[in-house]
Amino acid sequence: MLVANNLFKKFAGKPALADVSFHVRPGEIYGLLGHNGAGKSTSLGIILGMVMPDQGDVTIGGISVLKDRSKALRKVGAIFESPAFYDYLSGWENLKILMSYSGGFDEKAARAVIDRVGLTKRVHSKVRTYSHGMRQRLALAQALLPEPEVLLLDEPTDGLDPEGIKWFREFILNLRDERGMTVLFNSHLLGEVELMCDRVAILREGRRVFEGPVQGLHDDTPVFEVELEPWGTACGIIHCLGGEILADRRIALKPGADPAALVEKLVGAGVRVRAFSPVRRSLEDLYMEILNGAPSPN
Ligand SMILES: Nc1ncnc2c1ncn2[C@@H]1O[C@H](COP(=O)(O)OP(=O)(O)OP(=O)(O)O)[C@@H](O)[C@H]1O
Repeated sequence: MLVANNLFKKFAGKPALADVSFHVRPGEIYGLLGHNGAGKSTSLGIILGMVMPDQGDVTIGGISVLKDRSKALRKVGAIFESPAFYDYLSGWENLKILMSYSGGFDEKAARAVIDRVGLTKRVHSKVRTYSHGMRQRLALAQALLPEPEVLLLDEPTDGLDPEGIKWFREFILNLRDERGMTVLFNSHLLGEVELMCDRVAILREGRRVFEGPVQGLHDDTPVFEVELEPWGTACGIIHCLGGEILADRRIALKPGADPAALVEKLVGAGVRVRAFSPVRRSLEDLYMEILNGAPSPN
């Protein structure tokens, strides 16, 4: 549905993106992750035709954003950076004005979308009286009004309270499940990304250092919390079998390795196995491992 191909971008001679590619499948929720300055917003800016890449291209539904921006973006709704509204007008008036820029205002469709985002009661209040969460819902209504197939969201839950974050997550999951919406978003809230995303890409210093399914990440490298004595003997055996010693008495086995075989070897070598339990690593653990473990790309 959305393909970013070999994107390069420099700002004042400094690379912001260097050969970044990723693809988002139809009906998928895809997360773009990375530390501050990794290149996430630059990528979204290029996808939206607001930032011109030095090299590379983005296609949406097979149409090139560089060659035919308006056609490519016809299927796209977006919340990019802090959405700007006229504070002295109501939410309703804002939507009317904003939609008139892009093909006209459909009152019935607007009412339906406002209802869906839960703004009906306050839609005629001035936007300056809105909380941050309500502004975000208005932005979502604006993004959804053109009935997009793809939704691009730049830090959508930034500044929302826990209730707002939960509402947002359920709303987006619902859009995917009921309407087959394709969603690409960037976020620093890894717990949320883990709950929402099918796949993620991790950017580091302008390069993609990881792309993969969120679920698959957990299964790739089995991690166990252990209590083994003597520890030195146990570490030697774990290393011999290609395992890795992590912090906090955790070990990682090679993908596909059989933990029972390791326990058998440990016991055979006289190691007392007091604890050996699988740990489900969070996306945050994996994110830190990938970013701390990846050699600097530059
Ligand atoms: N308009 C610009 N002019 C100059 N440099 C820019 C511009 N936009 C981005 N950059 C630089 O490009 C790099 C990537 O920035 P970008 O905003 O894409 O990162 P990000 O991953 O979105 O970061 P954050 O999580 O802080 O939003 C940074 O070094 C940033 O300073």
